[in-house]
Amino acid sequence: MSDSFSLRTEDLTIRFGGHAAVDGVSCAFRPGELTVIVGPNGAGKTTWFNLVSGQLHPTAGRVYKDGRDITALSPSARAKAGIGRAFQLTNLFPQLSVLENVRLAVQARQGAGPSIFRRAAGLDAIREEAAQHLTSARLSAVADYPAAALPHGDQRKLEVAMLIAMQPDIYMFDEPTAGMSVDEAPAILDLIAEIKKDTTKTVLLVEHKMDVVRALADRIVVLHNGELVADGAPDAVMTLPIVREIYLGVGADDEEEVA
Ligand SMILES: Nc1ncnc2c1ncn2[C@@H]1O[C@H](COP(=O)(O)OP(=O)(O)OP(=O)(O)O)[C@@H](O)[C@H]1O
Repeated sequence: MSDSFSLRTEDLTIRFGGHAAVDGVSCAFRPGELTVIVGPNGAGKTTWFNLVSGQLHPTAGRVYKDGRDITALSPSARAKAGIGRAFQLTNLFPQLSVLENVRLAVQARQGAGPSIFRRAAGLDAIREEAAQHLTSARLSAVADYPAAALPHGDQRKLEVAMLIAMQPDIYMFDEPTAGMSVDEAPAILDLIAEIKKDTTKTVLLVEHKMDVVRALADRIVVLHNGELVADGAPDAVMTLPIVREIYLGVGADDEEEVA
């Protein structure tokens, strides 16, 4: 089966004991679209992400990538299928240099593990591409540092640079600027804005910060008690009674958080 959606979840449900953390969520995403997933704490946003990237398997429902049913695939098989999720620092190789980390991501994409048989020209090209990703992430100055030596904000940027090097079709970010200083956050948001310019990519972003939602969202999906309660263009969704109810008194100020 094939469809025009890069990603689709159909009646996706997971129950923990009697509690449905994600409850019958059906939604579909196209390339060239950045969707922000919002909802109060405990709404099921991260759990829905886990169901899409394969960390959790659903009690019921399906996940489709480009029309292919990937519900039974492992997280690594889903990554190979083009679902790229930024995990907070767990993907880094702390003892390797910043450049080496990105170089390995480029090589992983090419399906080429380190090999003494690789031709020098190929290695140069990989290194050059890795250096370009570092430039985009504004990390060139620390290219030779071990990843472990970077400040937290730079490690998060490195992880996004590695994700970009993998060139997934679907990018998933769960509160990418959480725990970052006001100085550090814009670099990550710029990287996401850059990804969004590529109309072949689908971007999903769980985000609480209203200014980020306003700056980046083409579309907003609202989860509440595990259910999808609203889905549409940002201006329309933010004025819906149910969303105003969820965020009562919140959101008038750009600095405020949605939840
Ligand atoms: N492994 C688990 N076992 C039991 N309950 C779980 C598990 N994972 C999530 N839950 C529950 O599922 C619900 C949804 O949690 P989830 O973390 O997805 O919410 P969220 O919208 O991401 O919230 P937040 O904004 O606080 O991160 C919560 O009630 C949570 O306690």
